[in-house]
Amino acid sequence: MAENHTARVELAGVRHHFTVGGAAVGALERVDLTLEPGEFVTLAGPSGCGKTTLLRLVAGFMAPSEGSVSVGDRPVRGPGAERGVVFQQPTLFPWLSVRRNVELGPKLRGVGKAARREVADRYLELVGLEAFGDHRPYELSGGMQQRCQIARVLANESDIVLMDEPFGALDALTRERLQNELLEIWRATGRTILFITHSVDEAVFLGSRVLVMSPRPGRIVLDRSAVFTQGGAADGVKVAPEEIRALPAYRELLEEVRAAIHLPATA
Ligand SMILES: Nc1ncnc2c1ncn2[C@@H]1O[C@H](COP(=O)(O)OP(=O)(O)OP(=O)(O)O)[C@@H](O)[C@H]1O
Repeated sequence: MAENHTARVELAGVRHHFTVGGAAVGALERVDLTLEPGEFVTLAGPSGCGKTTLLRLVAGFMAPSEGSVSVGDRPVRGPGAERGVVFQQPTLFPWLSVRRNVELGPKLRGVGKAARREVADRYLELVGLEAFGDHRPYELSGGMQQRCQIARVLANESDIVLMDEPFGALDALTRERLQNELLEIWRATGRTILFITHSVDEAVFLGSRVLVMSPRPGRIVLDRSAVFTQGGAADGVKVAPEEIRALPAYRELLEEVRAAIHLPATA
C-alpha cells in the first residue's frame, strides 16, 4: 500500500441527539472510536441507528451534543478539505464537464490550470473515466457519475474519505465493479476510508476493519479487523473476489456481523 501521512480521526465520548417537536431523539450514545491512518473502515447497522449522524459529525457538518471529534489532534469545527464526502447520490454540477467537476476542488485551492488538469486526468483514469472528461454528468450512467464523484473527492486530496452508502443506488454488477475499483484506489493511495453500507457482504468484503452499530441510539457493538482485502494485495498477488468470499474466515466474520445486526444466519 502507498505510504500515507493521513491524520488519525478520533471520536471521544460522543453523544448526539436531535430535537424533534420539542423532544430529544437520541441518535448516538457513547461512541469512542479511533480511525487509524490508512484504514478502510466499514460501518454497518440497522436503519436509523445513527451511521449517517456519525459520518456527518466527522465531516464537520454538525457538532456532537456531547464529546469531541478530532482529526490529527485538532478538534473538528466544520468541514475541511482533508475530509471528502461521497454521498449516496452523486452531487455533480450539471453545467460543468466531468473533468471540470473533478478540477473544481484543486481550482478552489488555487492550483494552476495545467496542474489541476493533470490531477483531474490522473483520477479520471484511476476510476476508468478518462474517455469521458468532456462529457456532462447527465450524459453518464449512475455508476459513472458515482465514479466521477469519487474522482472529485480524491482529486481534492482529501486524505480522509467519508462515504455514505455510495453504491446503494447502483445495480449489482456496477456495484461489484466499483467495489473492486475502490479497493484498488485505496491500495494505491493509502487514504483513510469510512464507508457506510447496508450490505453485510460489502462491509466484510471491503473493510480492513468492520464496525457494527446497535439500534438507535447507536453504539459500536462490534469492531473487527478483517484482513481479506489486504491479504489479496500483500505481495502484489491478487485473489479473486469469489475466492475471498469462499474463505471460511470470511464466512465466519460475515455470520458474526449478521448476528450483531440480528439478521438470521445465511445457512
Ligand atoms: N436532521 C435530523 N433531525 C431530526 N432527527 C434526525 C435528523 N437526522 C437524523 N435524525 C434521526 O436520528 C436517527 C439516526 O439517523 P441516521 O440518519 O444517522 O441513521 P442511519 O443509521 O444513517 O440510517 P439509515 O441506515 O436508514 O440511513 C434516526 O432516528 C433519525 O430519524
